[in-house]
Amino acid sequence: MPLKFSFDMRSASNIIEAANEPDLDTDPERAQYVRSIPDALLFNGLLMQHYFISTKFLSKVNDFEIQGTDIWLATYPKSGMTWTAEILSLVCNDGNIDNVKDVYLPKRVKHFEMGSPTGPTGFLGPERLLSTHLPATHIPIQLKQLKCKIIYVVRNPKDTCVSYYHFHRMTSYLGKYSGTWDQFTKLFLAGHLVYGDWLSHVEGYWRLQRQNPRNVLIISYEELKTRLPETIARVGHFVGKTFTADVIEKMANHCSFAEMSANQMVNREVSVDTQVFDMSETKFMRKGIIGDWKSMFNAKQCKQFDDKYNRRLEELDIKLDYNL
Ligand SMILES: Nc1ncnc2c1ncn2[C@@H]1O[C@H](COP(=O)(O)OS(=O)(=O)O)[C@@H](OP(=O)(O)O)[C@H]1O
Repeated sequence: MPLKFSFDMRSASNIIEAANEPDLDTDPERAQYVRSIPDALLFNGLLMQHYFISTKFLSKVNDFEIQGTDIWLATYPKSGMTWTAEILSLVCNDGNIDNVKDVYLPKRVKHFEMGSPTGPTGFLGPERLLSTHLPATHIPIQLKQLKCKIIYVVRNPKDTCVSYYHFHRMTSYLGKYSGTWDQFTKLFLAGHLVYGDWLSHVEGYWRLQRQNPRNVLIISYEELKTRLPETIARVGHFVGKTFTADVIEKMANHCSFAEMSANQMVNREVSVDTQVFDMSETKFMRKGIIGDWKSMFNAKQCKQFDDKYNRRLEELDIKLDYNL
């Protein structure tokens, strides 16, 4: 049964159907990719999937009112959003695992782009926890003005690309990608994938962090992986919470890959329809490692990524591990 989409473009002048973009056919590889995403849209030029996105809401993103107590989590796709959302939710529940363990993660941390035409509602805690993959250029104006705290998670681009490739293959709203890995790396490098260019995404939040370091925390997937207890403590400190070593250890254990992979509140295994996520291909909680890129990249692709990203990351003083 095909997935159903409904387009309502009447009030969405900043949104167009991506397949109708006038210049699309000047780049056949991009055109093929864009057309493989069911009803893909361009939101102020940003390519987005349309499955769980309300175009009515998207057209009013700038009007979304930020509350000073909001805590936002932003990442490029496949950079550790689920992981950090679980950590954040736990931290905001004072490390009390019983409070979170039976509540579906997307109910605790609301994905901004997902849901009703009025935007996310039904927050559980005193502070609203929200997540987004939107780049800093596309978030609500009051969020750009840093009226609340943002945690940004960055993952090395090679592992991000591998994870995104597998995610594309299993996900119907991303067209169950059937192109080659080499084509996918080219789309990633050119910034053509859904949610756009990886480096611009990182740079956008890096700039916000420079503007107001008190309200923007940047952490990396690799720090989570190699120093989970310390990184949980940093997240806690950032949102004004301190924990004993014992509580930190319990949180770290709850948020380990093994625990989260088996946790139905986060692993999407029963909560998401198999038509949407085909886990016979690959799991949502797939490998959870640093360095999986070595299983996919050839020397040429490796050089292309190094040439494109390394110097700029050095200039930004963003250090990412590529090996464990
Ligand atoms: N606890 C824990 N430990 C280590 N790794 C973890 C953990 N939780 C999620 N992951 C891995 O994060 C990748 C998914 O990233 P996102 O959650 O950002 O994906 S999404 O964009 O929100 O769909 C995806 O990475 P890959 O395994 O490389 O595909 C997940 O496996």
